[in-house]
Amino acid sequence: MNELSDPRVAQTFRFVRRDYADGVASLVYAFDDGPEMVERIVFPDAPAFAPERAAAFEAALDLLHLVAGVSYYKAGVPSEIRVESTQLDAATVAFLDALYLHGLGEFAYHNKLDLRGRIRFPVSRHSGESRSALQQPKAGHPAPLLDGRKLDPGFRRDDDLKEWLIQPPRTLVPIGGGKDSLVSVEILKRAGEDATAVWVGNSPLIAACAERTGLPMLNIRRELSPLLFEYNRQGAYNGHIPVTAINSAILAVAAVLYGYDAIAFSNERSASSATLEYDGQPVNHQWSKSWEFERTFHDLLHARVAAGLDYFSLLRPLSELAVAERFARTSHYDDAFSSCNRNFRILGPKPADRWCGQCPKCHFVFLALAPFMPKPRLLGIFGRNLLDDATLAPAFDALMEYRDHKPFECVGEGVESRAAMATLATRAEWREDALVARFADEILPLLDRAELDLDALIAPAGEHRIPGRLLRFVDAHR
Ligand SMILES: CC(=O)N[C@H]1[C@@H](OP(=O)(O)OP(=O)(O)OC[C@H]2O[C@@H](n3ccc(=O)[nH]c3=O)[C@H](O)[C@@H]2O)O[C@H](CO)[C@@H](O)[C@@H]1O[C@H](C)C(=O)N[C@@H](C)C(=O)N[C@@H](CCC(=O)O)C(=O)O
Ligand SMILES: Nc1ncnc2c1ncn2[C@@H]1O[C@H](COP(=O)(O)OP(=O)(O)OP(=O)(O)O)[C@@H](O)[C@H]1O
Repeated sequence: MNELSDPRVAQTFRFVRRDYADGVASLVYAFDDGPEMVERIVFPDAPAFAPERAAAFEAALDLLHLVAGVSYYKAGVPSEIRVESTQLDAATVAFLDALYLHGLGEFAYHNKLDLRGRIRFPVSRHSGESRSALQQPKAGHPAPLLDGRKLDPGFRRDDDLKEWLIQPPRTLVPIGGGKDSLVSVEILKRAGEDATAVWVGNSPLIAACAERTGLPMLNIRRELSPLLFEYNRQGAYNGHIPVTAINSAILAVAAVLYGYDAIAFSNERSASSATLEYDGQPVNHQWSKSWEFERTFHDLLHARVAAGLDYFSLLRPLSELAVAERFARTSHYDDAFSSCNRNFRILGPKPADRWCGQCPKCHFVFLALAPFMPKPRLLGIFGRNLLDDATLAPAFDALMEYRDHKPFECVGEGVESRAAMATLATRAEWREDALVARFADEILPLLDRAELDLDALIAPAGEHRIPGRLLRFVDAHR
């Protein structure tokens, strides 16, 4: 391939257009007048949707185009963002500004970039608003709140809703291959919900988990633009992106297309905690799994796509430890699941075993499950005892936020790791293992014992958007 111009010197990132035909959505972007980068999302056996869903579908497709652009924008982070494909009102702009700023927080930290004030989506002139509307909400609009701002009722899409809502509710449950979504699946099954296991991408591991659920399945394919990988090879900016936001927007399109009216993610309470603070800003690896994202995306879907298209996380009131405790209640998925993200690479090597045993996610999940399942079962899942490997001391220290910050991974809060370790230190089967013994000698004496109460940490708490019909199944005891 010829040398491409460096996106890091581009002036403008352009949302060129988005199309949909025969089950394939094409999302087109470019830097300045450079080559078009086209991402394709393939919806299998896509039905021809009813005319009353057309407006909702177009709105969902616009939102997907805007959200998925974050993968491409990050390659250059130009100072101007131009949206040629649709009109933007102030509330959508506020959502996108926040998504790109916080969702690229870890990326900015690693690349030593300050994106504050740089990410400015343009408010379209036709909306009659300006960016000043972001600071000064219009009074008197009884629409849902979005991050402190009111939505313009002119954009609401609840007119056609009653036409296409299906009773009883049909729910998409996204599957990630790890424990969290499988806990949600079991909750939905107990509740008798009409649910479909859905996943994005071509991971055989996720496919195996989806099959194990016994639910109907839907696999949506995603093809990133090969030009992005070429830009990466030639030294473009690269780093973490808010992938849950992209999956959420893909599933919103799928829900409208296939006639579902709820999307039940599996993001836990702990995902809202920052990984670290830098230059006065919280940086959260899991920002698009946070409550802030869930709330604003939910409100935007209601206002712009369809007022009855529900988006929520079934596990929002639960800590990581609470999810682990629920996962341990059944061994149904033990030989299928993995939370190790190295399995889910598009490019690059995958681990020989489902659990690489070397990454923070493997370490954290081992520690989080240990208090809740018999030791032989856990060692059977991982094929080894990670808590008896003294070379892993720095890795577990970081999980406990002892002399280090939490790793940039989907792991629980430091207090959860400390509490899990403190619990193991009281158990005969664990307390002689190298890292548990070291914890008891060196770290435990420094801790406030009151914060280590496992029961308190697994009690549901905090805000959520779980529908009433499902709530009691989330909270249910064994
Ligand atoms: C699997 C994984 O963890 N990948 C991260 C890794 O990417 P890597 O280069 O090792 O391999 P690939 O995943 O094959 O990606 C190749 C390049 O493609 C770009 N890219 C990929 C997907 C996408 O949606 N957009 C993209 O731009 C990217 O430039 C890659 O270089 O390191 C990357 C850099 O830090 C990460 O961006 C890759 O993360 C994936 C997007 C990913 O799916 N990660 C999830 C496992 C993940 O991190 N989930 C978080 C949730 C975060 C959230 O807020 O939603 C979590 O579970 O905590
Ligand atoms: N490829 C995917 N397609 C659809 N949804 C996904 C995909 N990957 C992750 N998700 C969803 O995103 C959310 C966050 O993913 P996460 O990796 O935390 O969950 P998980 O894989 O279920 O569990 P674990 O935390 O043990 O890895 C979950 O709701 C998960 O189902």
